[in-house]
Amino acid sequence: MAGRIEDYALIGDMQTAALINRDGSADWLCLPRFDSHAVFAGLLGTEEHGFWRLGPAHGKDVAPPPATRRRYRGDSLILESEWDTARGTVRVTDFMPPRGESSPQLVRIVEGVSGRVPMRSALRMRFSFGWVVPWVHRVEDRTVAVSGPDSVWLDTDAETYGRDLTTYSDFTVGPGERVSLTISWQPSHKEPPPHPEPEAELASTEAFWREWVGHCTYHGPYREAVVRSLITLKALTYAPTGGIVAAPTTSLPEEIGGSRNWDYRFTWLRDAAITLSSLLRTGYHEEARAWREWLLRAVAGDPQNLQIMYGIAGERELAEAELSWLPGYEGSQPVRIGNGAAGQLQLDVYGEVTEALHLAHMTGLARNDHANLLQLKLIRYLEEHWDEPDEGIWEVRGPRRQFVHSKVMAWVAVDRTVKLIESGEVDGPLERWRELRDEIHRTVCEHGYDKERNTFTQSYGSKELDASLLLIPQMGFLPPDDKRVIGTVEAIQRELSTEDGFILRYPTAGDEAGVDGLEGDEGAFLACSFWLADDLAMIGRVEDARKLFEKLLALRNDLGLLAEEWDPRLQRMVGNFPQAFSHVPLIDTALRLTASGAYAG
Ligand SMILES: OC[C@H]1O[C@H](O[C@H]2O[C@H](CO)[C@@H](O)[C@H](O)[C@H]2O)[C@H](O)[C@@H](O)[C@@H]1O
Repeated sequence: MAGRIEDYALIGDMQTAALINRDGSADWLCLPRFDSHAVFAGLLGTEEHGFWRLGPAHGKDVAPPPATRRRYRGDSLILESEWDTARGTVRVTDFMPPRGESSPQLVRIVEGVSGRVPMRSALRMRFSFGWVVPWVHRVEDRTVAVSGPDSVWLDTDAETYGRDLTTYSDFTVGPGERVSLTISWQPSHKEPPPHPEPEAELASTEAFWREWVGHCTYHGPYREAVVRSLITLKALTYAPTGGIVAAPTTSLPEEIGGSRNWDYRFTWLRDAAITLSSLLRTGYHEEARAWREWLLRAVAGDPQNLQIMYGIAGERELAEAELSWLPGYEGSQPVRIGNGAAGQLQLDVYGEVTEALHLAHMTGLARNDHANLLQLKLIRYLEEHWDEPDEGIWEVRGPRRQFVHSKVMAWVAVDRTVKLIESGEVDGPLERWRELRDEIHRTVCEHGYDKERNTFTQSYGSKELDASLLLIPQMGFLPPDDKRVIGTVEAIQRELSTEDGFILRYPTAGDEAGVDGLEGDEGAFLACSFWLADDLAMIGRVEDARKLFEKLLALRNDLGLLAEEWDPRLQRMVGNFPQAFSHVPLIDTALRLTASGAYAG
């Protein structure tokens, strides 16, 4: 059975990722890319849908024991799980070596620590998200599972045997003894992948992460949380192209048992742009440069038809479908692949992309003529369309509206481009765009602000609030001491807080379809809760900001990972996991609080 979302650890090779449960079961793995079909989809179903459990042997009807403790090895993505058993202590080290063109591998090394511990590996591969039972057979000393275009090869120095359409290994380890098990993916029409070298790959994987983390320029009091978030963001970056996935999972529900289940294994311009901003602020220019190249390729030639998200290599076709054979995470149906939001109009992305390009320049990444040209083209589009209703930052599936946040971000796009022209780097209609900037500002303040309640509202003339309005001072639309900003922060804190002080992104309507066009409710949105901490710091309530931030840090699982949302009623994480859109604001708030000197000790 799948664990709680927070029970999972992330390992990955920057092309795909696996989730490992506390009991040593890999319950999620797509091969060879983040957005490929899963070979282990037990996370969204049952053991019948694929898993690989490795841990101390246990009785047939006994639940596999959870690891006694686990951690990442230093600042890396190498997971170490240890079990103290009646027979002794054993450690399993799980990792995926960073790769270039070579085969993706999941490596598991078992090491006896004390006593003699009987171990069991149970490997059940099911291709096409748990739908297809592969043809499993031996090729010399290797076991291979083949299904259509895919083959996965198991290499191990332990004996293997097949039973119940599962490949098992039973072995015992004593102190210092090491047994490795590796699976490698290869297109099924090609020669077998090379034999793995687990110990050498362990050493090079560790060296890779040590070197990468060594570039981090943040040395403040929240370093542990910031570095873990940075490693997580790096793990969500598809190295061959620079595309960044919003999360490595699909359909982890925003409400347990509900239908708010979406596929996040794509590159959203919004999520990627803010990720880039965090990376730039912490010294990671290479990733920023790679993403800018990705953007230029994805949008190439056709910025009028900008999509709000693309595949990790820039693909446009992300048709949404439901996988009827998967029961879903704790019964949360449907399980979806692809994402219909790809066809939406979300005007805010123009602002986020422009802000990211602006920040790249401000933090020393050399300007790029193509990027400048792209920025001008985006504003030309926005000039004609900024006053149209859209689906907004939350990708609502109800009717389009005049979302205030979308207009604020349209203002950001024009403002940063005016600054670019003012810098003399490019030519453009400076006066016309200055006027456009002022017109957007005036319109928002006139139609998006409720004088009686002293708060900005979700859309023009509405009474609803929306946590995206917390970005108004952060984007420089109004200064933090403006009474309308302070009123908005206070109204959001009053009306969108959960009982434990975290923030909903907007009110949902239970059994009715609310503004988002969906039935059901959802948890507190972690990004919005970090934004509140930011705003509290900006309006001078620094101590409140610090307390909220540290409460948010305490929500992270034992490995420092966050999902998209937190269910305050069930006191557990919900939504896709781990989620870039949560880890980015964590970093941003840590930097802001550090700069303000607001930390205990
Ligand atoms: O709430 C409905 C929408 O939920 C998803 O969108 C959310 O995730 C995106 C990726 O992190 C984020 O950019 C967006 O702001 C969030 O609302 C889902 O992808 C949509 O299809 C769905 O309509």
